[in-house]
Order: sequence, then C-alpha cells, then structure tokens
Amino acid sequence: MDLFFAPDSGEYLYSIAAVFSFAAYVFSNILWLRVFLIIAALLYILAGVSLGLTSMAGWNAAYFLINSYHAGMILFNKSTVMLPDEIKGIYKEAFTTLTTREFKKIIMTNPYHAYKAGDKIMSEGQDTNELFLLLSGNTSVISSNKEIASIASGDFIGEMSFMSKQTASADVFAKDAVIVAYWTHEDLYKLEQKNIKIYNKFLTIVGRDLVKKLKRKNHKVIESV
Ligand SMILES: Nc1ncnc2c1ncn2[C@@H]1O[C@@H]2COP(=O)(O)O[C@H]2[C@H]1O
Repeated sequence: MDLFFAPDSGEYLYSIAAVFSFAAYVFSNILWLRVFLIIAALLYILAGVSLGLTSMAGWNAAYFLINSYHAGMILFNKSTVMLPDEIKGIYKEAFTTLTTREFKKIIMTNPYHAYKAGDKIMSEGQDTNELFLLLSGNTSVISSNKEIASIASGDFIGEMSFMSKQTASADVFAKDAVIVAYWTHEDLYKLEQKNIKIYNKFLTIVGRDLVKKLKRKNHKVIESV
C-alpha cells in the first residue's frame, strides 16, 4: 500500500495503463483487445485513486464494467454446451465451424417439423420460403416421376432455391418418419443482420452440402455410363 501511495506511483500506474491501452489496439482478436482494456482500466483506476483524480477512476470503472461484460459474453458463447442426441452427430459431421452454443441456438430457431412417410415436403416449381435440415429419417427427391436422389439426416432440403432465389427444383417426399429443423428466409435474413459472422459460417455449411450433393450426382452419372 505504501508503494501504491508513494509519490509518483500514480504517474507510473498511469504510464503502465497507457501501455496496456496501446497494446490492446494491436490485437485484431476482440477478446484479447477487451482483456487488455480491462487491465488498463484497472490500472487507470489505481492511478486515478493515487493521483486523487476521481473522474479518472470513475470513468475507468465504467470502462472496466463494459469490457468485463463483453469479454464474459464472448467466453460464454465460446463455452461448450451439451447437445441433444438427435443433433450431436450432425454437429460433428458438418457444423463444427460453429460453437456448440451457436449451433444449438440456430437449430432451435423454430420448433422442429415432423412428417409421416409419404408426406410431401417440397413441391417442384413452387416458391419456397423455408430451408430445412433433415435431423432424422429419409426423403426421396422426385423429378419427372423418377427418384433422382435420396436425402438422409444431416443434409439440407431446399438449399437450392434458397441459394438461387428460384422455385423448388424437385418434389421431396418423406420415405419414413422425418424430423426437420427449418428456417424461413426471414429467419436467415435476421441472422445476417444480427450476426454476419455466424451467418457466413452457416452459408459455407450450406455451400458444402451443395458440393456434397453434386459429387454424389457425378458418381451416379459415372456409374450409369
Ligand atoms: N440431385 C439432387 N441431389 C440431392 N438433393 C437434391 C437434388 N436435386 C434436388 N435436391 C433437393 O430437392 C430440393 C428441391 O427444392 P430446392 O430446389 O430448393 O432444393 C432441392 C434439394 O434440397
């Protein structure tokens, strides 16, 4: 404490705080930036108390609280959550670019839809407003009265019309009991506005799904030649 109240200690603390503030802006990683600003704010508070500058201490207490809150939120969002069994495998297969918390939040945007065997999920040529993710069950993709593909759990349905802004390219029927998570285009627009980083990760996942389907189609064509 003596050292703290020693003459010049306020000046030293102020200088060290300034170094931490300066260093904070070197980081492009927002968490480290905030951690350094938290340390700097603490040092400014001590400097303010030591120098008898109440407003310096007061304002930095406010900065300390704001940055602590945001750093806490970043760590909270990074922390792992338990995923329900029906989505654990799907997460590991395709969604690991999102944190488990982000994935859980996205997948639970709307209550799941359930379909019985034979139910039509999408109609060729119709405008679609929903993008589905098949959580369980199997579906059949039908065009010109022929099954052109089947879609299993972990795959999207309706991603083509979502990406191309065109009508559905085929009919899709449930082959057995099917459960899907879904997003309206409005849901995804809201996600884009609210969190562009998560939205871009989500779009990349949808893009990968399309590539996977294209590869499957290529294999089929090669096999049939
Ligand atoms: N060749 C294919 N392989 C896998 N899925 C397909 C294929 N063609 C169409 N689909 C799916 O069927 C859906 C019909 O609606 P969309 O065109 O929006 O999106 C389509 C895909 O999800």
